[in-house]
Amino acid sequence: MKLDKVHIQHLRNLDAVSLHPSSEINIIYGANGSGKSSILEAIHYLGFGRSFRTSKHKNVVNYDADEFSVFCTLDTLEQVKKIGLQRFKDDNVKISIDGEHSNRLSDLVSQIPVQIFTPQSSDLLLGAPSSRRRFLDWGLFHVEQSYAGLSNTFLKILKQKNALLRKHQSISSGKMSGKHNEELIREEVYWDGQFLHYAELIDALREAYIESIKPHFYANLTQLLPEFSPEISYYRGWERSSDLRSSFEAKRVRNRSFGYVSVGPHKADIKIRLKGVDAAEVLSRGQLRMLVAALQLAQINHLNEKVGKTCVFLLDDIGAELDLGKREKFINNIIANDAQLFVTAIEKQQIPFISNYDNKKMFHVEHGHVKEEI
Ligand SMILES: Nc1ncnc2c1ncn2[C@@H]1O[C@H](COP(=O)(O)OP(=O)(O)OP(=O)(O)O)[C@@H](O)[C@H]1O
Repeated sequence: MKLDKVHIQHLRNLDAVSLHPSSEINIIYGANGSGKSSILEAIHYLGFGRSFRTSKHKNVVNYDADEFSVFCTLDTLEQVKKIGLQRFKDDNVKISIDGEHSNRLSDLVSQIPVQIFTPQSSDLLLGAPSSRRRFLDWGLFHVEQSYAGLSNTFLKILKQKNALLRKHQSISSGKMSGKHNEELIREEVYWDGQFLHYAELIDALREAYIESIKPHFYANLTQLLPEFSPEISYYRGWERSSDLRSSFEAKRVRNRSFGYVSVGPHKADIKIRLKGVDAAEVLSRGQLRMLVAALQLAQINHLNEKVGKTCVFLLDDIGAELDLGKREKFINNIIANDAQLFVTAIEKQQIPFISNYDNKKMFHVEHGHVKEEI
């Protein structure tokens, strides 16, 4: 799966940029503020329908424009697809896939598996569990056809459950009459059954997924962080010693008083420990970034092995906190998985080993203009 042509318009300082990238390595270099990360941001929009820098799409639109657009030609080996996205300042979105128009981001996000690694990537381990659940979901979404549907259904059920629990709260606090209690309990029995059913399906897939990426993760660590042997484990969102139904029952009174479900896959997490201690507590920022790199590479190793898919890998600011040896190992691993790499750097000298690769292109960015180096 390779991006063959990319056209970007009115995205930040990129007015009208056309790239014909290499199927292997693309180096995008230029001074601070020239627009390098904005090129990655544009490709990120094709993979996720959103930016990796802001949740406010309107700030990504060029100051003087009402919309930005990103179009690409995607070569999937079986077919060539034309994919495009337009984002408007009023928050509207238009997707087009081979001439078919839609405004549903879900139509877009299954098309191109995109991974991104930035100087902030250590946040995956330092931040809230929700970012690690997103990591899990990305992996499953691209390898298990049923996962996106299961996960959407589960989220709808969770919303219903929480709404019912808030009604219980209102009854207990006297804001709502207790005469609805019986009806509420009948509804609750139905939604509890649905919740448990979908929760267990999602949990089984997530547990199996972590088991599948584990060997890749450990193998990548021997290259990227050989001095440590961290252990990765999956926390399903309820106590290990108990099944979900029992945990759920044990928390029923608490859930009613708090107005939300406190156990289940929406509380899942990935734990990485060194001699029993959370890795985020002991490793340096650079070491944490290597840990994240090993995890992301494990995802693309697995994606390739399980469903034969390759991904587009965005590597922003390669010079930040990665020593030369690590840069080379990281890039070698990405390329070994047949991913298409887009890497940004202030100067191309930050990637001196690039001469080892034949299939590469260099793009120089200056004030939002991009020139391919011949
Ligand atoms: N909505 C916008 N409209 C126009 N220009 C913008 C907008 N948002 C940001 N910019 C400018 O566009 C440029 C985008 O820079 P970008 O972050 O892509 O640079 P970069 O080359 O990656 O820089 P660095 O090396 O410092 O990370 C900056 O000069 C920024 O001030």
